[in-house]
This record gives sequence, C-alpha cells and structure tokens, in this order.
Amino acid sequence: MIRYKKLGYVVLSVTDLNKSVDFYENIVGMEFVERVLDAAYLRCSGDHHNLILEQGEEPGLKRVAFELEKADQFQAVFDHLKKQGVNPVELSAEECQNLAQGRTLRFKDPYLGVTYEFYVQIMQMGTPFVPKKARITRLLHVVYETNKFDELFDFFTTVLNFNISDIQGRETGWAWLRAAGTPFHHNFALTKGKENKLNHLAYQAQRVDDVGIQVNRLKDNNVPILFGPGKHHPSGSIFLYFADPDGLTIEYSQGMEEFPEENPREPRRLEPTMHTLDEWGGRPKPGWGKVGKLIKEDLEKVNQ
Ligand SMILES: CC(C)C(=O)/C=C/C(C(=O)O)=C(/O)C(=O)O
Ligand SMILES: [Fe+2]
Repeated sequence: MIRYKKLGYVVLSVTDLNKSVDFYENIVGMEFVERVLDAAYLRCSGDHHNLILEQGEEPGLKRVAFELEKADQFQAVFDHLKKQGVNPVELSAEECQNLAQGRTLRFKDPYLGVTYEFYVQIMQMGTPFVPKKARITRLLHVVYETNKFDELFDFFTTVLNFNISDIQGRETGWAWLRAAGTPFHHNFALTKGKENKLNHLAYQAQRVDDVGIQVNRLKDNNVPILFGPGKHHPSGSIFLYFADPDGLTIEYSQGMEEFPEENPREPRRLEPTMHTLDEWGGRPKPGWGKVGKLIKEDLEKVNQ
C-alpha cells in the first residue's frame, strides 16, 4: 500500500502573481526560490518548492502533491493506482526536470476531478530554509469543503491509504485524515458542504510565540484575520486564520497532535459543537473558508 513522506506542496491559482509572491514571502514567511514564466516557486523547507503560485483567472487550488516515503516505491504505487482504475499519468523526464523532482505521477480523484501528484526525490536546496518572519516549519494540511464527502472519504481511506485521526458526525461532517507514514493529526481534512471548494491551507508554526507574532504582523499589514487565535479541539492545535490577497484562507497551526507509527490511538467521533471548533470560544468571520475554487487541470496536456 502507499506510504508517504509528507504533504510536499500545493499549486495555487492566484489573480496577481506578483502580489501573491510578496504575500507568501513577507506575510506567510516562505522563501522565494524562482519564477519560471507565470509560475513562482516558494519553499519553507530544504525542498526546491513547497508552494507553486500560478497566474490565473480565479483563485483556487490546482494540485495537491505528496512525496512518497521511498523512491523505490514509485512503480508499485503507479501500478496500484492503475489497478484501482485511477488512470495515473507519469510525467516525462523533461517535465520532472522542469519541476526539480524525480519520478512524478499525476491523477484526478474520480469525484471532484482535483489533480493529485505523487513524486519522489525533490531537489534539495544548497542552503537550509531560514525563516525570516515567523518560524514556519512546513506546509501542514489542505482542507476541502465538499458535497461528495462520503465518496472522497472512502477514496482517501481505501484507495490512497490515508488513516482516520478523528471524525465529527452528522450534518456538519468533518473527517481529519493522515497519509500513511506521516505523523500529523491531519495533512488532509474534509468537511461536508453544499459546494466543492478549498476551505483552507495550513502552515505549521513552531512556537506559540510565532502565532502571537503573526497576529501583530497581520494587523500591521492590514491583512484580514478570519478566525482566532484559538484552540482546535480535534488536533489540540492553536490556530490563526487569515486571508491571502485573493481571499483564500490560510492557517497558522501550532502544536498539532502527532501519532506514533506503532499503536496509534483510535479515531474519535467528536461532538459537533462550537467547543470542538474552538476550545477558547471563538467564532469564524464570514470570510473564513469562503474563497477557493477547486480548479480542474487537463491531464491530457501532461508531457506535451
Ligand atoms: C473547523 C473544525 C470543526 C475544526 O475543529 C478544525 C480542526 C483543525 C485542527 O484540529 O487542527 C483544523 O486545523 C482543520 O480542520 O483544519
Ligand atoms: Fe486547519
């Protein structure tokens, strides 16, 4: 079965590339690596990229990329996805080189048509990532709102080998999932909704101080705070949500629960209360999770 090293990066479509590069570098705290035509690569680790921003018509999520645990698993994963009828496409050596990655495959989930990418051996930069602003340590998770909750839940847990960390039942369904091999409470989460859209992206903040520092940086730069600081009951993390230049919801998350590989705790069914949402009693602003199209990519263009 598939095992993962981490959630590696996402590709976002943004309406003003220059403005968004400035935001993700100087407000979120990533490091700009390079720009190739209408795409900008940024990092928050030793990897060549942990975020690709692409100039687009509307803001949204174009691709979610996971690094596989080991390079020698690539072919078995490709064959597994093919057997599951997911129709993976392997990128050409030239495409992979352009992406500064090793072997790379892409496929679409059969329900929302979002593009997923599994890759190995991303280029390691010559110098370590040194946070200039708040100490962010990784891209932590992606959360969708979807009206295909049950289908996606099954797809991630049975086909893609994601473990269930917690669920929240009934109409406000939530599921927090972790890719097999990774320790964090969730690197992917789903919430039931009327639409199919990106709810938010989260970066891990190293210390509580980094959340506090970010509150003041957002205020000093007139960046809208959408929710928090607060404390999420599911992962126990302290959170702070804010809007990027297009209104996409970005989260700083500190102190997320980590699961051991051996004998992890059982998933819980959490009560759908405001306490689950924020143990400190806060409420999200109307803009929270509002903006973020799930943008379908044309996989036929891969390798053209
Ligand atoms: C908004 C829901 C109900 C919630 O509680 C979210 C929890 C967490 C967490 O516990 O870390 C998230 O970060 C999340 O779902 O993204
Ligand atoms: Fe989150």
